[in-house]
Amino acid sequence: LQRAEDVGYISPTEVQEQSLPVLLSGQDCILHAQTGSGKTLAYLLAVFSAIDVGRSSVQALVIVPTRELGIQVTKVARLLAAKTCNVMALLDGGMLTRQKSWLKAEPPAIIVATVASLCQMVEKRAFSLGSIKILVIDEVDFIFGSSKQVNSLRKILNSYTAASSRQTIFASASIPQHNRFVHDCVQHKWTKSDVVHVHVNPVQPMPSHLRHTYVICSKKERLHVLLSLLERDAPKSVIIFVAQQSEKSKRAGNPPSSTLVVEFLRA
Ligand SMILES: Nc1ncnc2c1ncn2[C@@H]1O[C@H](COP(=O)(O)OP(=O)(O)OP(=O)(O)O)[C@@H](O)[C@H]1O
Repeated sequence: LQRAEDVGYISPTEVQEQSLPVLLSGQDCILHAQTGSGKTLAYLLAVFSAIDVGRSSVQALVIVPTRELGIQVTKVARLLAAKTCNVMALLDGGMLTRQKSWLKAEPPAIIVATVASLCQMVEKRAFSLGSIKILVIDEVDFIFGSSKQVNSLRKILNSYTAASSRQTIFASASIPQHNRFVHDCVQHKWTKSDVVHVHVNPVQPMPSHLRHTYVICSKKERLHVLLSLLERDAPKSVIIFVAQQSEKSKRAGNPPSSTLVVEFLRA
Protein backbone atom coordinates (compact mmCIF):
# COMPACT_ATOMS: atom_id res chain seq x y z
CA LEU A 1 0.00 0.00 0.00
CA GLN A 2 2.89 2.34 0.81
CA ARG A 3 4.41 1.67 -2.62
CA ALA A 4 1.06 2.43 -4.31
CA GLU A 5 0.97 5.73 -2.46
CA ASP A 6 4.60 6.46 -3.41
CA VAL A 7 3.82 6.06 -7.11
CA GLY A 8 0.84 8.42 -6.88
CA TYR A 9 -2.23 6.36 -5.95
CA ILE A 10 -3.18 8.50 -2.96
CA SER A 11 -6.80 7.65 -2.32
CA PRO A 12 -8.58 4.45 -3.38
CA THR A 13 -11.26 4.34 -6.05
CA GLU A 14 -14.64 2.92 -5.05
CA VAL A 15 -13.90 -0.61 -6.22
CA GLN A 16 -10.56 -0.53 -4.41
CA GLU A 17 -12.19 0.72 -1.21
CA GLN A 18 -14.75 -2.07 -1.29
CA SER A 19 -12.50 -4.90 -2.44
CA LEU A 20 -9.18 -4.32 -0.67
CA PRO A 21 -10.34 -5.57 2.77
CA VAL A 22 -11.49 -8.80 1.07
CA LEU A 23 -8.45 -9.11 -1.20
CA LEU A 24 -5.86 -8.35 1.46
CA SER A 25 -7.46 -10.84 3.86
CA GLY A 26 -6.67 -13.53 1.27
CA GLN A 27 -10.27 -14.32 0.37
CA ASP A 28 -11.31 -15.28 -3.15
CA CYS A 29 -13.03 -12.44 -4.96
CA ILE A 30 -14.91 -11.54 -8.11
CA LEU A 31 -14.08 -7.92 -8.95
CA HIS A 32 -16.93 -6.61 -11.04
CA ALA A 33 -16.72 -2.93 -11.92
CA GLN A 34 -16.66 -0.84 -15.03
CA THR A 35 -13.63 -0.20 -17.23
CA GLY A 36 -11.21 2.30 -15.75
CA SER A 37 -12.52 1.88 -12.20
CA GLY A 38 -9.16 0.64 -10.86
CA LYS A 39 -9.54 -3.16 -10.77
CA THR A 40 -5.96 -3.75 -12.01
CA LEU A 41 -4.39 -1.88 -9.10
CA ALA A 42 -6.76 -3.63 -6.65
CA TYR A 43 -5.75 -7.14 -7.73
CA LEU A 44 -2.06 -6.25 -8.06
CA LEU A 45 -2.04 -5.02 -4.46
CA ALA A 46 -3.45 -8.43 -3.49
CA VAL A 47 -0.67 -10.09 -5.51
CA PHE A 48 2.05 -8.14 -3.69
CA SER A 49 0.45 -8.89 -0.37
CA ALA A 50 0.33 -12.64 -1.11
CA ILE A 51 3.85 -13.25 -2.43
CA ASP A 52 7.16 -13.55 -0.63
CA VAL A 53 9.57 -11.44 -2.71
CA GLY A 54 12.58 -13.24 -1.22
CA ARG A 55 11.53 -16.62 -2.65
CA SER A 56 12.70 -17.70 -6.08
CA SER A 57 9.56 -19.39 -7.42
CA VAL A 58 6.54 -18.46 -9.47
CA GLN A 59 3.99 -17.41 -6.85
CA ALA A 60 1.49 -15.23 -8.71
CA LEU A 61 -0.13 -15.66 -12.07
CA VAL A 62 -2.21 -13.03 -13.85
CA ILE A 63 -4.05 -14.36 -16.90
CA VAL A 64 -5.13 -11.83 -19.53
CA PRO A 65 -7.01 -12.35 -22.80
CA THR A 66 -4.75 -10.29 -25.06
CA ARG A 67 -1.14 -9.30 -25.51
CA GLU A 68 -2.06 -5.59 -25.32
CA LEU A 69 -3.72 -5.92 -21.92
CA GLY A 70 -0.79 -8.08 -20.77
CA ILE A 71 1.68 -5.32 -21.63
CA GLN A 72 -0.35 -2.77 -19.63
CA VAL A 73 -0.70 -5.00 -16.58
CA THR A 74 3.02 -5.91 -16.64
CA LYS A 75 3.90 -2.22 -16.70
CA VAL A 76 1.86 -1.49 -13.56
CA ALA A 77 3.16 -4.63 -11.81
CA ARG A 78 6.78 -3.63 -12.54
CA LEU A 79 6.11 -0.11 -11.28
CA LEU A 80 4.78 -1.49 -8.00
CA ALA A 81 7.52 -4.15 -7.74
CA ALA A 82 10.24 -1.47 -7.95
CA LYS A 83 12.92 -4.13 -8.52
CA THR A 84 12.01 -6.07 -5.35
CA CYS A 85 11.01 -9.03 -7.51
CA ASN A 86 10.82 -10.10 -11.15
CA VAL A 87 7.68 -9.77 -13.23
CA MET A 88 7.68 -11.78 -16.47
CA ALA A 89 5.27 -11.32 -19.37
CA LEU A 90 4.47 -14.53 -21.30
CA LEU A 91 2.37 -13.12 -24.09
CA ASP A 92 1.32 -14.38 -27.51
CA GLY A 93 3.87 -13.28 -30.07
CA GLY A 94 6.64 -13.03 -27.44
CA MET A 95 10.07 -14.66 -27.42
CA LEU A 96 8.97 -17.88 -25.78
CA THR A 97 12.17 -19.87 -26.46
CA ARG A 98 14.34 -17.31 -24.71
CA GLN A 99 11.82 -16.94 -21.91
CA LYS A 100 11.84 -20.71 -21.38
CA SER A 101 15.51 -20.64 -20.34
CA TRP A 102 14.98 -17.53 -18.18
CA LEU A 103 12.12 -19.28 -16.42
CA LYS A 104 14.34 -22.21 -15.52
CA ALA A 105 17.37 -20.13 -14.53
CA GLU A 106 15.55 -17.53 -12.43
CA PRO A 107 11.83 -18.07 -11.89
CA PRO A 108 10.02 -14.72 -11.59
CA ALA A 109 7.71 -14.19 -8.60
CA ILE A 110 4.94 -12.88 -10.87
CA ILE A 111 3.94 -13.97 -14.36
CA VAL A 112 1.47 -12.07 -16.53
CA ALA A 113 0.38 -14.38 -19.34
CA THR A 114 -2.05 -15.04 -22.11
CA VAL A 115 -3.70 -18.45 -21.84
CA ALA A 116 -2.06 -20.03 -24.91
CA SER A 117 1.50 -18.93 -24.09
CA LEU A 118 1.18 -20.03 -20.50
CA CYS A 119 -0.14 -23.48 -21.40
CA GLN A 120 2.61 -23.91 -23.99
CA MET A 121 5.24 -23.24 -21.30
CA VAL A 122 3.62 -25.50 -18.72
CA GLU A 123 3.24 -28.31 -21.25
CA LYS A 124 6.94 -27.94 -22.23
CA ARG A 125 7.69 -28.25 -18.50
CA ALA A 126 9.47 -24.90 -18.46
CA PHE A 127 8.02 -24.47 -14.98
CA SER A 128 5.26 -25.79 -12.78
CA LEU A 129 2.38 -23.94 -11.20
CA GLY A 130 2.68 -25.93 -7.97
CA SER A 131 3.89 -22.96 -5.94
CA ILE A 132 1.17 -20.55 -7.07
CA LYS A 133 -0.30 -18.65 -4.12
CA ILE A 134 -2.54 -16.30 -6.08
CA LEU A 135 -4.24 -16.58 -9.46
CA VAL A 136 -5.93 -13.64 -11.19
CA ILE A 137 -8.06 -13.99 -14.32
CA ASP A 138 -8.62 -10.56 -15.88
CA GLU A 139 -11.47 -9.89 -18.35
CA VAL A 140 -12.88 -13.25 -17.37
CA ASP A 141 -16.01 -12.83 -19.52
CA PHE A 142 -13.81 -12.44 -22.59
CA ILE A 143 -11.76 -15.58 -21.86
CA PHE A 144 -14.81 -17.69 -21.03
CA GLY A 145 -16.46 -16.38 -24.19
CA SER A 146 -13.59 -17.57 -26.39
CA SER A 147 -13.92 -21.21 -27.41
CA LYS A 148 -10.17 -21.31 -28.10
CA GLN A 149 -9.20 -20.22 -24.59
CA VAL A 150 -11.84 -21.71 -22.36
CA ASN A 151 -10.57 -25.32 -22.23
CA SER A 152 -7.05 -24.20 -21.38
CA LEU A 153 -8.42 -21.85 -18.74
CA ARG A 154 -10.28 -24.73 -17.11
CA LYS A 155 -6.98 -26.67 -16.98
CA ILE A 156 -5.28 -23.72 -15.28
CA LEU A 157 -8.11 -23.43 -12.77
CA ASN A 158 -8.58 -27.11 -11.96
CA SER A 159 -5.62 -29.24 -13.12
CA TYR A 160 -2.43 -27.19 -12.95
CA THR A 161 -3.50 -25.52 -9.67
CA ALA A 162 -6.24 -26.11 -7.07
CA ALA A 163 -8.64 -23.53 -5.63
CA SER A 164 -8.04 -24.84 -2.09
CA SER A 165 -4.34 -23.96 -2.18
CA ARG A 166 -4.46 -20.52 -3.79
CA GLN A 167 -6.30 -17.21 -3.64
CA THR A 168 -8.38 -16.76 -6.79
CA ILE A 169 -9.49 -13.42 -8.20
CA PHE A 170 -11.67 -12.87 -11.26
CA ALA A 171 -11.93 -9.36 -12.70
CA SER A 172 -14.25 -8.01 -15.33
CA ALA A 173 -16.20 -4.96 -16.38
CA SER A 174 -19.12 -7.09 -17.46
CA ILE A 175 -20.20 -10.49 -16.23
CA PRO A 176 -23.45 -11.45 -17.93
CA GLN A 177 -25.57 -13.52 -15.52
CA HIS A 178 -23.22 -12.75 -12.67
CA ASN A 179 -25.21 -14.66 -10.03
CA ARG A 180 -24.90 -17.75 -12.20
CA PHE A 181 -21.17 -17.10 -12.58
CA VAL A 182 -20.68 -16.92 -8.80
CA HIS A 183 -22.57 -20.20 -8.46
CA ASP A 184 -20.41 -21.81 -11.21
CA CYS A 185 -17.22 -20.64 -9.48
CA VAL A 186 -18.13 -22.62 -6.38
CA GLN A 187 -19.73 -25.55 -8.21
CA HIS A 188 -16.75 -26.12 -10.53
CA LYS A 189 -14.22 -25.41 -7.76
CA TRP A 190 -12.72 -22.43 -9.58
CA THR A 191 -12.85 -20.64 -6.24
CA LYS A 192 -13.47 -21.56 -2.60
CA SER A 193 -17.08 -21.58 -1.43
CA ASP A 194 -16.78 -18.27 0.47
CA VAL A 195 -15.86 -16.28 -2.67
CA VAL A 196 -16.98 -12.63 -2.39
CA HIS A 197 -18.62 -10.84 -5.31
CA VAL A 198 -17.69 -7.14 -5.21
CA HIS A 199 -20.00 -5.36 -7.63
CA VAL A 200 -19.74 -1.57 -7.88
CA ASN A 201 -20.75 1.08 -10.38
CA PRO A 202 -23.19 -0.93 -12.43
CA VAL A 203 -23.10 0.48 -15.94
CA GLN A 204 -25.13 3.70 -16.12
CA PRO A 205 -28.09 3.78 -18.50
CA MET A 206 -27.16 5.20 -21.88
CA PRO A 207 -27.28 9.03 -22.01
CA SER A 208 -30.54 10.14 -23.67
CA HIS A 209 -28.76 12.15 -26.39
CA LEU A 210 -27.07 9.02 -27.76
CA ARG A 211 -28.80 7.02 -30.47
CA HIS A 212 -28.09 3.38 -31.22
CA THR A 213 -28.62 2.04 -34.72
CA TYR A 214 -27.80 -1.35 -36.16
CA VAL A 215 -27.91 -2.88 -39.59
CA ILE A 216 -28.35 -6.57 -40.28
CA CYS A 217 -26.40 -7.81 -43.27
CA SER A 218 -24.54 -10.90 -44.41
CA LYS A 219 -20.86 -11.36 -43.57
CA LYS A 220 -19.88 -10.74 -47.20
CA GLU A 221 -21.73 -7.41 -47.32
CA ARG A 222 -20.30 -6.00 -44.06
CA LEU A 223 -17.56 -3.85 -45.54
CA HIS A 224 -19.75 -2.54 -48.32
CA VAL A 225 -22.52 -1.63 -45.83
CA LEU A 226 -20.05 0.10 -43.52
CA LEU A 227 -18.60 2.17 -46.36
CA SER A 228 -22.09 3.16 -47.57
CA LEU A 229 -23.03 4.25 -44.03
CA LEU A 230 -19.88 6.35 -43.79
CA GLU A 231 -20.69 7.92 -47.14
CA ARG A 232 -24.30 8.59 -46.20
CA ASP A 233 -23.72 9.96 -42.67
CA ALA A 234 -20.32 11.61 -43.33
CA PRO A 235 -19.50 11.80 -39.60
CA LYS A 236 -17.01 14.43 -38.42
CA SER A 237 -15.15 11.74 -36.51
CA VAL A 238 -15.63 8.04 -36.13
CA ILE A 239 -14.21 5.04 -34.27
CA ILE A 240 -14.41 1.77 -36.19
CA PHE A 241 -13.65 -1.58 -34.58
CA VAL A 242 -12.45 -4.21 -37.03
CA ALA A 243 -11.77 -7.88 -36.37
CA GLN A 244 -8.41 -9.48 -37.12
CA GLN A 245 -7.99 -10.60 -40.71
CA SER A 246 -8.36 -14.37 -41.01
CA GLU A 247 -5.39 -16.47 -42.13
CA LYS A 248 -7.44 -17.68 -45.10
CA SER A 249 -8.07 -14.14 -46.28
CA LYS A 250 -4.36 -13.25 -45.78
CA ARG A 251 -3.28 -16.24 -47.85
CA ALA A 252 -5.70 -15.21 -50.58
CA GLY A 253 -3.79 -11.90 -50.75
CA ASN A 254 -6.76 -9.74 -49.71
CA PRO A 255 -5.94 -6.43 -48.05
CA PRO A 256 -7.17 -6.20 -44.42
CA SER A 257 -10.52 -4.40 -44.01
CA SER A 258 -8.82 -1.73 -41.85
CA THR A 259 -6.69 -0.74 -44.88
CA LEU A 260 -9.75 -0.53 -47.10
CA VAL A 261 -11.62 1.65 -44.59
CA VAL A 262 -8.64 3.98 -44.14
CA GLU A 263 -8.21 4.30 -47.92
CA PHE A 264 -11.93 5.05 -48.26
CA LEU A 265 -11.80 7.76 -45.55
CA ARG A 266 -8.71 9.33 -47.12
CA ALA A 267 -10.31 9.50 -50.60
N1 LIG B 1 -6.42 4.86 -6.55
C1 LIG B 1 -6.15 5.44 -7.70
N2 LIG B 1 -5.85 6.76 -7.75
C2 LIG B 1 -5.59 7.36 -8.94
N3 LIG B 1 -5.58 6.74 -10.12
C3 LIG B 1 -5.90 5.43 -10.14
C4 LIG B 1 -6.18 4.71 -8.94
N4 LIG B 1 -6.42 3.42 -9.26
C5 LIG B 1 -6.29 3.33 -10.60
N5 LIG B 1 -5.98 4.53 -11.12
C6 LIG B 1 -5.75 4.85 -12.55
O1 LIG B 1 -7.00 4.72 -13.23
C7 LIG B 1 -6.80 4.19 -14.54
C8 LIG B 1 -7.68 2.97 -14.73
O2 LIG B 1 -7.32 1.97 -13.82
P1 LIG B 1 -7.30 0.42 -14.17
O3 LIG B 1 -6.60 0.17 -15.47
O4 LIG B 1 -6.82 -0.30 -12.96
O5 LIG B 1 -8.85 0.15 -14.37
P2 LIG B 1 -9.55 -1.23 -14.68
O6 LIG B 1 -10.80 -1.24 -13.87
O7 LIG B 1 -8.59 -2.34 -14.48
O8 LIG B 1 -9.90 -1.07 -16.21
P3 LIG B 1 -10.12 -2.24 -17.33
O9 LIG B 1 -11.46 -2.85 -17.06
O10 LIG B 1 -10.07 -1.45 -18.59
O11 LIG B 1 -8.96 -3.22 -17.19
C9 LIG B 1 -5.32 3.87 -14.68
O12 LIG B 1 -4.70 4.91 -15.39
C10 LIG B 1 -4.82 3.85 -13.23
O13 LIG B 1 -3.46 4.26 -13.16
